[in-house]
Amino acid sequence: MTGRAKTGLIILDGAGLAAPARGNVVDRACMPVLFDLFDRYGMVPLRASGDAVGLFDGQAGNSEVGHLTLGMGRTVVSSLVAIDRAYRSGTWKKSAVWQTLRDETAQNGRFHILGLVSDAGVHGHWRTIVQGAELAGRSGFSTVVVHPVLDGVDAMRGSGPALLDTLRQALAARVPAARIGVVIGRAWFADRTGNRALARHLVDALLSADALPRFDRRQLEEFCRDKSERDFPAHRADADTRLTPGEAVLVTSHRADRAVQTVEALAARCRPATLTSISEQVPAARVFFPTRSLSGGLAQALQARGIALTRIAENCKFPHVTYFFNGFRQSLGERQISIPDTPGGPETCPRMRVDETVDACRRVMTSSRETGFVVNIPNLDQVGHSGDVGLCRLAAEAVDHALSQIVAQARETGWTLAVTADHGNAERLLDDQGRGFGSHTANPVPFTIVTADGSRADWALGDGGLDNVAPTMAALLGVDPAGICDAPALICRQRSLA
Ligand SMILES: O=C(O)[C@@H](CO)OP(=O)(O)O
Ligand SMILES: [Mn+2]
Repeated sequence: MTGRAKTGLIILDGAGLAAPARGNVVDRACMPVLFDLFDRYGMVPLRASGDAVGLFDGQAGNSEVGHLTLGMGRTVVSSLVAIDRAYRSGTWKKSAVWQTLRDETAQNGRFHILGLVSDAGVHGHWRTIVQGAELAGRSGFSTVVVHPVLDGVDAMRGSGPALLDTLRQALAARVPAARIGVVIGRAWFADRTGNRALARHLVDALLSADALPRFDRRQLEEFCRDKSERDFPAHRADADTRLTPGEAVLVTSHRADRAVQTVEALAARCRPATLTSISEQVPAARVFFPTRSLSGGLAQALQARGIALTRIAENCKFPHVTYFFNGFRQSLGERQISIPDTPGGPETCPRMRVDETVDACRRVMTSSRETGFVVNIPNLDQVGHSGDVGLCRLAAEAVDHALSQIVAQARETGWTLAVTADHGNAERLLDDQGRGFGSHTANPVPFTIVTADGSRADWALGDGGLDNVAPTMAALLGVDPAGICDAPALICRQRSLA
């Protein structure tokens, strides 16, 4: 490879590729700067879903596996797939954690499961709840109480009542003794803005379930007519299902970033168990599948050569460019710039904190000490979850303008930029019936390289998936990718860099 170019990796979160349509804001009209870059420098679509990122075949991508694959330069089996395999092979059943939970549980105590009833598998899956309930029954708990958390973000908005039916039917068939306890929207379960009162409210609801209003499926359906089930307040389904502090409770999130507050609020009142490592407040003896830091990958290989990639993201995507990108390591010693969340949430301000993000990129590119950076621009995904085309248009325009500012700075200070995304979202904001669709997609994502001097690229870009981005970054930074990743770089017929 040729000499080292200072290089930034720009991850346009949720920017998938799809044919022009009313519900697609990742298009030339909303994002002329991005599409001009594609015209000038070439663009290849990258696989970013299903088995290309370690998920089930055909499963829509998400930011955890997207950033993990981008950073590691290889496909890593996702936690959800690993848990499903462990259930099928019997290793989950054999886990010593069951015995720990039995020993810790008060006599005649019950087993509770709190988890997202989703069919998207981004943070949780209804199947995992059923599997956990079945194994709890088999490991000697005579009563299992399931507390379903309604999704409406990753799962199609409004699908909550039908997903609850699916859960009930599967439990009736496989765990007849299971009961349904508190039904509540994910707004209280999955906050990651630091509003701990939400999780405390959820835990209070579990501990005092008998005092909650009765759950009524028709009322939930009614609620979903004009709101997302994400915001459905706590109700109690079956009688006598409240959690008492001496009882076992398993939280069935497989991803670390959104369940932390809930797990920690539970840990303050009882002894929760988790599937993966979510909080240090849960000892290893109560974690079924402890998360192991991965070796290798782009950042670690660069670190060994004295190169660090500065990370920049708004708080909502900060674990993505650090913990996930680094293969489940909070830090590899790099500089990390975290930008506070937008007050009021992305839907009240589709620009989010993009100006601060651009400023951070500028500071990096004007510093003589910096060699590379990774930035996440979250708007297309975070606003994309609303399924609101008008709002997403504003988000797309803000992202496109930010891109023009970052490219201008890169040109001025001689930086090369690789631009891609982690998964699709904003390219499909309406479903086939024209209803708002706020979920991730299985579509490919774009990849392009913007040269430092603005000259047309004298290489071609090959086909690939997100795993090919790390070796490409290595090549741009002047490091032989062969020793870093199995996947090849996307640059073909390279003659010179920058
Ligand atoms: O916001 C999140 O946590 C998920 C959606 O639930 O999105 P992403 O995978 O893009 O972070
Ligand atoms: Mn998302």
